[in-house]
Amino acid sequence: MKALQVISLSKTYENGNSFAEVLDNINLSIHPKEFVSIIGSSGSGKTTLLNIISGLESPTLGKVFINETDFWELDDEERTKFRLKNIGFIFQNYNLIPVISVLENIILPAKLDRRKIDINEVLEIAKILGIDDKLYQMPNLLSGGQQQRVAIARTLYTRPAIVLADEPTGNLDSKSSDNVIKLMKNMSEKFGQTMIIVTHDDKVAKVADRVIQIEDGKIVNDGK
Ligand SMILES: Nc1ncnc2c1ncn2[C@@H]1O[C@H](COP(=O)(O)OP(=O)(O)OP(=O)(O)O)[C@@H](O)[C@H]1O
Repeated sequence: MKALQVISLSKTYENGNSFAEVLDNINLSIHPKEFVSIIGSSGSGKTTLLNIISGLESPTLGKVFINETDFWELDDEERTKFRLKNIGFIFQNYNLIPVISVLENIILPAKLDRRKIDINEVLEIAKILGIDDKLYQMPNLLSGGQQQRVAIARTLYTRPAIVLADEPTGNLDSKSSDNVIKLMKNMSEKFGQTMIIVTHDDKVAKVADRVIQIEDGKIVNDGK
């Protein structure tokens, strides 16, 4: 079984009369529990690939299978439900809900999924990320790096089969980013989660099972 399979995926943006081919015939397969990092120059198409895998943007051509489900063949409602159950996304902008506390933000997706909340587990994750003293604050009172760690805690606590992260350590100091990487690696080993991380951070690439390199919308090295 594959956690993710991308087949002949292309993405072209059309602006008036001009076309930009941002992804060109991407083929990729990733196994459950793999900890994969995606690297490449700025503008090479990394975020676009992640957005298509996560359902935020549609492909121009090609297919995405997630846990053997043909993701883009689902209708909008099915795709939303499927995403909620299977995919976690750590965005570059944190998408925290401003009117509820940090704790409520972290546990919201699990609550929506009707999971019993284990407060000790939330605390354990928050401690490792150094935000355990912020749980009862509102997110907008936190620094950018702290908000980023709340978003990471939320995704990890939700425990989706696949975690997609776009520069999760981009806004963090070196100690916090070490902790984030270690935590993601541990969670992946403990719960069998597949982690796919777009990064410019050498440290992430170093602990990854596999490093995939994209240039000009093409995979130039699939790390195998
Ligand atoms: N909506 C859009 N319309 C037109 N072009 C776009 C659109 N979104 C992205 N692009 C272009 O697609 C290319 C790839 O962008 P993408 O954000 O995927 O790159 P990236 O590798 O993630 O870059 P970075 O490392 O800087 O975040 C860029 O040249 C960008 O300008």
